[in-house]
Amino acid sequence: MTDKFISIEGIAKRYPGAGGATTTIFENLWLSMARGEFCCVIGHSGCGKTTVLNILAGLDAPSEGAVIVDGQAISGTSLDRAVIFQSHALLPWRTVLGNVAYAVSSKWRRWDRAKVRAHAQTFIDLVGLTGSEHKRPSELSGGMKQRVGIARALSITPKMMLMDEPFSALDALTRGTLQDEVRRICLETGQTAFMITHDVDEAIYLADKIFLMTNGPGAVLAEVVENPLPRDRGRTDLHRHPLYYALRNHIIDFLVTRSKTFAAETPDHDPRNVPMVQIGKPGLTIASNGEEQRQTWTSGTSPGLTA
Ligand SMILES: Nc1ncnc2c1ncn2[C@@H]1O[C@H](COP(=O)(O)OP(=O)(O)OP(=O)(O)O)[C@@H](O)[C@H]1O
Repeated sequence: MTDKFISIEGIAKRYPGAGGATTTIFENLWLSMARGEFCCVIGHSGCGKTTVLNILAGLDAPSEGAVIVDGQAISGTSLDRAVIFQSHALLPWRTVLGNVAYAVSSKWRRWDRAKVRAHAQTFIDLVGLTGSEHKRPSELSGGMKQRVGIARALSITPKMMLMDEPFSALDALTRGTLQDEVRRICLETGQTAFMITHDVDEAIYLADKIFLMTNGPGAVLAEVVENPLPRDRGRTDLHRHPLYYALRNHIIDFLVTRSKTFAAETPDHDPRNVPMVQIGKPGLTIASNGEEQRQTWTSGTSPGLTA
């Protein structure tokens, strides 16, 4: 049975368009995440990934539908749901410690200064910023600023971490290091994470599940791809896993072709029972309601599954 710790239930987002028309970015979107799961969402620009993340964060409201977190419908923002932005969003006049401590004291308003600082320091240490506590954002590199954002998000011990392309502005080396740290921290703390990325390898390294969205407007969640790689995977030997290329090809094939043709080729797609693709088990999918299904793939569309 699926543990629906986070459940997106039939949400839509519409905007008024020119001449009284309405633009539907997506509608009838259903997805769920289990506690402790790391999920990445992949889809082309404009399909609505950030909109979904903002709705999960409570920064935006859906035009229809609801988001249930731990059994409760959300309304507005909450310290239970921390967001890590690409642009850091740090307070420039505060130090590293000040930025993290500010979040801590917002959550635990009765804590005294010493307790707030000690708690903040634990998370500054966790992200490897020990020694930089008294620097201001202007004195930090991009990677260090992003670490402060991660420390700040984790310090409030949220139920969920929401990340909008958190590493895309970083150089490859820093990105790799931070991916390792975020993965380690999420595994150690049992954090539930929802991350937007355009980087297929990042999704394969980090995610337990990968949500594939078709192109917008009118985007749909086409598939949920289960990552067949072991949870204790390492970055350097990822590509040696026998299913790595099948998984990678499947996602890339979706982005290159099926994200555009999905609606025409899959008229019977049921948004409430999005296929769960299990790479390495050709043709076998488990619908999100737990029922086994046989999926018919169009010839040549899914080299990963037929390899
Ligand atoms: N306030 C708004 N008014 C009208 N349209 C909007 C508004 N905000 C977003 N949109 C539209 O909604 C669509 C989805 O935007 P969103 O930022 O969620 O996409 P995305 O998949 O995250 O894209 P990217 O990968 O480029 O960040 C876009 O077409 C965008 O133009």
